[in-house]
Amino acid sequence: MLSTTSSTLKTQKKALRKAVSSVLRSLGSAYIREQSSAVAAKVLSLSSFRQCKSVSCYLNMPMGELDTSSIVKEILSSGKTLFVPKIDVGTEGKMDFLQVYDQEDLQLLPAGMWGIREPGMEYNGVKRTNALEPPSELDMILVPGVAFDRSMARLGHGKGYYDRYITSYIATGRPRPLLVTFFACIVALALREQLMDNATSTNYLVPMGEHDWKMDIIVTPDEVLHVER
Ligand SMILES: Nc1nc2c(c(=O)[nH]1)N(C=O)[C@@H](CNc1ccc(C(=O)N[C@@H](CCC(=O)O)C(=O)O)cc1)CN2
Ligand SMILES: Nc1ncnc2c1ncn2[C@@H]1O[C@H](COP(=O)(O)OP(=O)(O)OP(=O)(O)O)[C@@H](O)[C@H]1O
Repeated sequence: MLSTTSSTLKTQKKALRKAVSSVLRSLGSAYIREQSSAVAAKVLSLSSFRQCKSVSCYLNMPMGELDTSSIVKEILSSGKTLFVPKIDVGTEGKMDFLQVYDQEDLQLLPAGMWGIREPGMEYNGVKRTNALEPPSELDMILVPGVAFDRSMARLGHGKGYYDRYITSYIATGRPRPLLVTFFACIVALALREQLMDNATSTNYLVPMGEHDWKMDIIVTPDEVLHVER
């Protein structure tokens, strides 16, 4: 949306984030569990997921996100390489994806900011593999998000971590990983209602800026949205 100034964009994103976050926070844990297992089953059966060798998956926050634990477990038990996000507190908006080696390693990860479990830089005294540093490669990134729309636009938590990461990864000359995100469907429904309330001249439900990357696959408990690349 070239006509959208960055401050309007920020305001629109903030409003949408606030509205959806409050819906997310109001969802009961049984409901989240149900939606999570429906979404996980769909993710695990994607042929792109089954074929990929190296995946980044986020470890969900205690509230307001789908539970990724069964996906993470499957990544490890099927012998794929698992990377998880670690915020770089020293650099604004920067995050790394560090390798988590096995179930025991995973279980011992301590919770950091926002209750998100994160690896330390080292494991058993050895520096963890960093997905940004060749020869590491990422085939797929499972991206967290607050809202999405049918144009495959995604709204995150507003710090730009994932958009920046994807840009830096591609800058190293490696092929762009497949970007997959998933949501509880009630959020999509809530958003559609919102779109009608706020309908303006824009076709985008989620406002997009120049830095924002579109997703390749969006999974909800009811459907899988795909785009061809
Ligand atoms: N599970 C998980 N891990 C992740 C992310 C994520 O979205 N989910 N991230 C994805 O980038 C990075 C962390 N980024 C985050 C950025 C902001 C907030 C957050 O809650 N911020 C606001 C509240 C905004 C909201 O209501 O949405 C705050 O500061 O209180 C959380 C994580 C890396 N790891
Ligand atoms: N590749 C980038 N380079 C520089 N700044 C960026 C980049 N991507 C995003 N930003 C900046 O980061 C801030 C937050 O971006 P945005 O609102 O799109 O985050 P988000 O996608 O909702 O969050 P996240 O990616 O953390 O889940 C904005 O000010 C944006 O301009």
